[in-house]
Parts: sequence; C-alpha cells; structure tokens
Amino acid sequence: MEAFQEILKRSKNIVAIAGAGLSAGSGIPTFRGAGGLWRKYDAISLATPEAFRSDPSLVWQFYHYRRTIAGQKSPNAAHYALASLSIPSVLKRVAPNAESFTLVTQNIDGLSTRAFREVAQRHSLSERDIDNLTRDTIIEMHGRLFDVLCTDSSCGHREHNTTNPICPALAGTEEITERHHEIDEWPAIAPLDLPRCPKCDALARPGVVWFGEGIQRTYTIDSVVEKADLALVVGTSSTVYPASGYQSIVAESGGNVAVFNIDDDTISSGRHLSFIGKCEDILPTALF
Ligand SMILES: CC(C)NC(=O)[C@H](Cc1c[nH]c2ccccc12)NC(=O)[C@H](CCCC/N=C(/NCCC(=O)O)S[C@H]1O[C@H](COP(=O)(O)OP(=O)(O)OC[C@H]2O[C@@H](n3cnc4c(N)ncnc43)[C@H](O)[C@@H]2O)[C@@H](O)[C@H]1O)NC(=O)OCc1ccccc1
Ligand SMILES: [Zn+2]
Repeated sequence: MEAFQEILKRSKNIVAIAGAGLSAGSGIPTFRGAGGLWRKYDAISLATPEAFRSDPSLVWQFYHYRRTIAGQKSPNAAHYALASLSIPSVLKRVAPNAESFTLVTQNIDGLSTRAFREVAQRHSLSERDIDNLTRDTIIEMHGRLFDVLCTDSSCGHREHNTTNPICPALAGTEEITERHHEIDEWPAIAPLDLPRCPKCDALARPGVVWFGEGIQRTYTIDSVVEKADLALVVGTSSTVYPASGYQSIVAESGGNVAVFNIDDDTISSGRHLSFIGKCEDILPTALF
C-alpha cells in the first residue's frame, strides 16, 4: 500500500481502466465470473450486429433484461472512489502532481456517471461543470445501456432513454429471460412492436458497442493512454480488445500499473502492483 501511495504522489496523468468487476458490488452480473452473463447467454448470438440484423427481438429482450437489472442498482464505494478523482480539488489532494484523471470504462450500466454526478453535486459544482467534467473524465468506450440509436444511418438519432419497459411488447419478458437461458424459449416480438426511432420511426437499437464494431471515442482514449504514467486496472478480466491492451501500453512507456481484482490470474508481467480483493472494499482505502 505504501508503494502505491508513493506512486500516486508522483503520478501526473492517471487513467483507470474498468470492467464488470467494478459494478459487481452493486449486484450487476459480470460476464465471465460465476453466474456471468456469457456463462448463461451466448454473446455471439446476442451482442453482435449480425445477431441484431437476424433477430432484433431476441437482442432487445437481452438488453431489456439488462436495463431492468441496471435500473434497480446503485453505484458502490468503488464507483464513488473513482468518481471523486474526477473532482480537480480531490485529485489534487490524492495525487498532488496529477494534471489529469480519466476513467475509461467497459461498463455500459451508467453507474460511474451516476456516481460522479452525485459526488459533484456534493461538491456543489454547477450543472455545466458537471457536464464538462463528465465528458472530459469519464469515457464509456462500449456505449450506454440506456442510450437508444436509430438503425437508419441517414437519420442516426441517438437519445438517452431510461423508460422501462422502453416499449409495451418488452413488458415482463425479463422474467422469461431470467428463467430461460435458452433463447429459443423467448417470445418472438414483431419488429414493428420493438423500440422505434422517435424521429423517423425506423427500428431502434441499444446504444452499445457490439463485437466487431468500433469503440466510442477511440482517439481520445489513445491520447489519454499514451500520456498516462499510472493505470488503475479495476475489475476486468482484460479479455476484450482494445480495452485489454491499454495497460501494457502504459507499462511499455515506463508507467506504473496497479491492478484491483478479486483474483490474481489477471496479473500479467511488467511494473505491476496488485490488490487482490473486492474493489469496493480496497479502492477507497488505497486512494483516500
Ligand atoms: C472476446 C474477444 C477476444 N473479442 C474481442 O476482443 C473483439 C474482437 C477482436 C478485435 N480485435 C481483436 C484482437 C485480438 C483478439 C480479438 C479481437 N473485440 C471487438 O469486437 C471490439 C469491441 C468489443 C466490445 C464488445 N462489447 C462489449 N460490451 C458492450 C455490449 C454488452 O455489454 O452487451 S464487451 C463486454 O465484455 C467484456 C467483459 O469483460 P469484463 O468487463 O472484464 O468482465 P469479466 O466478467 O470478463 O471480468 C470481470 C473481472 O472482474 C473481477 N471481479 C469480479 N468481482 C469483482 C470485485 N468485486 N472487485 C474486483 N474485481 C472483481 C473478476 O475476477 C474478473 O477478472 C467487457 O469489455 C464488456 O464491455 N471491436 C472491434 O475490435 O472492432 C473492430 C473495429 C475497429 C474499428 C472499426 C470497426 C470495427
Ligand atoms: Zn431515425
């Protein structure tokens, strides 16, 4: 812990790279862990553009199920700890030489943004400062569960919509999704009864990044990772690219990497510090 505190004191540009383990403490299932989503549901037939093209009803039931879960959960101590680093005065206290902190999260649940909004309001930041700091310090690289995107690229309307169910036809399907992992037991909903674009009435899709699709804000992330001299790797199995490659870029440029994970098999070589345990228990202590 001392070594980490020393590094924190020296660090100038800090990046946190987060995954499902960050939200596990809030009761959101991870992907690969016990009871993980990819253990129960087949990622390729539910989280790819091809899957959506061939059967939007199935994919919308999967994301309706996850919207229902995420809508019932709240940020945990790890979300708040990272969110606090987005407040310039707090960052200065924790890392006196730091010029920047950026959270790059693979999570689409929106809990980090919610945590930051709460912390920022407690620090009586203006709404405009909150919006600017959210944009500048929190990057949801795989999109947002509560964003809805028009599938007609000439329209391209995107909006944040937390209504649940987002359309009548999805009401109650979360029970079936929960009980029956075999997708052939899920009801077939006609595309006209699925979420439609409020602008052009084309079929709408969840505003998330699927496998085979380009990530959000890739150039911003690359410049953040290139200048980082400390990476906090929080609750990720580092199995999905390009997120899994960022920590080695920081290590290769002589930066430090501190890993926070309940198990130590995600620790790879390089200049690493590892904190094994629940990030919601360890991160607040390590940072404050
Ligand atoms: C499976 C993998 C090998 N495949 C890929 O990486 C692919 C393909 C690929 C591309 N390049 C490659 C190079 C090599 C190999 C493969 C590829 N990558 C892509 O397709 C990417 C995009 C991938 C994004 C997919 N979308 C997600 N999510 C949104 C949707 C949704 O959520 O439904 S990925 C999704 O899965 C990943 C899950 O990983 P984790 O979050 O780490 O979760 P996991 O359960 O695995 O681990 C949890 C960890 O937490 C720990 N933990 C648990 N509890 C706690 C706790 N309490 N405290 C601390 N730790 C804890 C556990 O021990 C564990 O270590 C996350 O990224 C998550 O967002 N796109 C792309 O490359 O496009 C090209 C392109 C480029 C330009 C232009 C056009 C196209
Ligand atoms: Zn549209």
